Amino acid sequence: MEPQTQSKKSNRVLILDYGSQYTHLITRRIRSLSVFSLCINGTSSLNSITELNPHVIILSGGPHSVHADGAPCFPYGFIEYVEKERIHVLGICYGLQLLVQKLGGVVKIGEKHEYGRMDIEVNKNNDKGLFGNKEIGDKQIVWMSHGDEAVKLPQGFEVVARSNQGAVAAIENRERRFYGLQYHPEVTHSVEGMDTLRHFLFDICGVTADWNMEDVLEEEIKVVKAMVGPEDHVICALSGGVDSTVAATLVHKAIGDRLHCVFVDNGLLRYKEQERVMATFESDLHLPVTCIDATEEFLSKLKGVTEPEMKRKIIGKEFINIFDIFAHDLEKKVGKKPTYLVQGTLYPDVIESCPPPGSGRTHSHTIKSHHNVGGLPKDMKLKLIEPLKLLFKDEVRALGRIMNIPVAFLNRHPFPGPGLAVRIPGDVTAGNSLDILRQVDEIFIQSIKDAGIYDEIWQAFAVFLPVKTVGVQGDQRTHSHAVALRAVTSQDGMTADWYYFDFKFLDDVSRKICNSVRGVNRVLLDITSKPPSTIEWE
Ligand SMILES: Nc1ncnc2c1ncn2[C@@H]1O[C@H](COP(=O)(O)OP(=O)(O)OP(=O)(O)O)[C@@H](O)[C@H]1O
Ligand SMILES: O=c1[nH]c(=O)c2[nH+]cn([C@@H]3O[C@H](COP(=O)(O)O)[C@@H](O)[C@H]3O)c2[nH]1
Ligand SMILES: NC(=O)CC[C@H](N)C(=O)O
Ligand SMILES: [Mg+2]
Repeated sequence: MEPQTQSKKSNRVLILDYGSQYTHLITRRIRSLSVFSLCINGTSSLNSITELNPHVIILSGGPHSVHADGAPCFPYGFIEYVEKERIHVLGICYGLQLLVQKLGGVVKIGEKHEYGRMDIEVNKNNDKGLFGNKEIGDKQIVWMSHGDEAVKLPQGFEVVARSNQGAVAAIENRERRFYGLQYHPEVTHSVEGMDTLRHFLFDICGVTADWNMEDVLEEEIKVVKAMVGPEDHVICALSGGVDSTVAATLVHKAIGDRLHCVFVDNGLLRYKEQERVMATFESDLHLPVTCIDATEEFLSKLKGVTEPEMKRKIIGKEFINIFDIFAHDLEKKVGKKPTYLVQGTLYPDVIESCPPPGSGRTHSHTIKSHHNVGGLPKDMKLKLIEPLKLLFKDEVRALGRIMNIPVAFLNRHPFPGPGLAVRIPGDVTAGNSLDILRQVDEIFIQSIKDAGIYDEIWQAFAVFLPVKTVGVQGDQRTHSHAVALRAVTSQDGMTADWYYFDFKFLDDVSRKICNSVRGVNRVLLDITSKPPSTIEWE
C-alpha cells in the first residue's frame, strides 16, 4: 500500500505489526514527536516494505511465541535489505525475540514470566546506544508483557539493560544498527519510554522532526490533484461529522466546484440531525450539499434483521447504492460520470475493519465492519479518495483547524455512519424504538452541554434496550423499555474509559428522561471501558 499521506523519505518510520495490542500506540507516539510513521502487516512482502522507503523500521510486539508454528515473521531477504540500505531496526518485545532468533541467538520460554511494571537497570551505555543519554546503574520503571526470553544473543550483540529478575531487557548491535527492547516503551507506564524512543529516533537514527499538519495538507492536496483528471467530477459523502467535513474541505481546495457533496438521511439519524446538518453546511462551512432522503430504502432493508454484522453490511451497501444513484443524476447535469467518491475514513476505521492477517490481536477477527470500509460492497464502481486514511482523529481536528473550520464544529462528538442502528440491539424497525431513542439521546446530550462537560467527553449517546421492565409511573403500573446511557473518554476511539459523571447530574438526567419520554421507565449507565467492550453497542 502506497500511503496517500506522503512524507519525506528520510523521516519515515515504518512499523511492522505482529499483533500487539499496543502497535497503534507506537505509531501515535512517534507522530507526536513530529515524525511520520505508519504501520503495515509484519508479514508483508519485501516489495511492499521497500516501496515505502523507510528510514527506520520498528518490529512490534505480538502474542505469538517465535517457536510456534506459523509465528509471523518479516519476509525473506529483509535482513539483507535493511543492512544494505543502512536502515535502523528496533524490535520491541516479540520484535526483539524475532531479531534474536533470526540472527542466530536463542529464545526460550522464560522460567518466570514478566507481566506489568518492572524495574530495569542500565548496564552499558554509549552515545549511539539505546541508553546513551543515561548513566550506567540508572534504574527505570517499565511495562513488561512477555513469557519468552532471549537467553543467548546473536554474535555482535550486547545486553545493555536487565530486569530486576535478571532477564534481558534491552540489546543492541550498534555496528549493524539492530536494537531491541523487551519492554514496551510506547506504554505510558514505561516512565522513561518516550525519552528512549526520542533518543533512538533523533540521536541514533538521525531522524528530524519535520512532520506537521501544514505539510500533510499541502501533500494531500497534491495527491488529490494528481489522482483526479482535470475534467473529472467527484462526489463526497458528507455526514455532518468531523471527518467527512475535513475531507470535503480539503478536496474542495484541490478541485473546487468539481466536487459535489451528498448527505444521506438514512432514517437512522439523531433528533433533527438532517435540518441541523444542512443549516451548518450553508451558514458556517459554505459547502454546497445535496440532501437525499433515503429513510425508506434503509429501513425497509433492515426490517427484521438482528445480526450486528449483517446490519452493518446492509447499511454499507445501501450507502453505495444511494451514491451510485446520485452519481448517475449528476452525470445528466454535468455531462460526465463522476469516477471518485470521497469518504472521511480514518486510520482507526481501517485498523478495526481490516485486521492485518498474521497479527494475533486481530487474527482473522474483524471487530466490526465500519460501514465505510469493511461494509463496502465488493463490486462498487466508484473509486475511493480517502485523504484522512492514515490519520487519527486528533490529527484530523488539527488539519481542520488549519483550514479554518470552526472549532465548535471540529469538537463535535463522532457519530457513526450506521447511526442509531448500532445503538438499538436487534431489529431497528421494531415498535417505535428509533423515535424513543432520539428523544432520550437529545435529553442526554443537551444536559451534557448545559453542564459544560461536552468537550471533556469523547463521545456520549443513549442506547435503546429491547427489554421491557415493570415500573410505577403516576401510581400506575407500566411495562416499558429500559435505556442505557454511554459516555466515554478516549484519544482515538481505539481504547476508551467510561466517563465519571457526578451523581447529581445522573439523577437529573434519569428523572428528565422518565418524565418526558413515553415508553421508558428505567435508565441504566454503561460503565465498561474499551476493551473489553467497544464504544458502540453493535
Ligand atoms: N449520513 C451520511 N451521508 C453521507 N455520508 C456519510 C453519512 N454517514 C457517514 N458517511 C460517510 O462515512 C464516513 C465515515 O463516517 P464517520 O462517522 O466515521 O465520519 P464522519 O461522520 O465524517 O465524522 P465523525 O466520526 O466525526 O462522525 C464519513 O466520513 C462519510 O464519508
Ligand atoms: O463511521 C463509522 N462507521 C461505522 O461503521 C462505525 N462503527 C463505529 N464507529 C465509531 O468508531 C468509534 C469506535 O467505535 P467502536 O468502539 O464501537 O468500534 C466510535 O467513535 C464509533 O462511533 C463508526 N463510525
Ligand atoms: N508482548 C509480546 O510481544 C510478547 C511476545 C511473546 N509472545 C512472549 O510472551 O514473550
Ligand atoms: Mg459520523
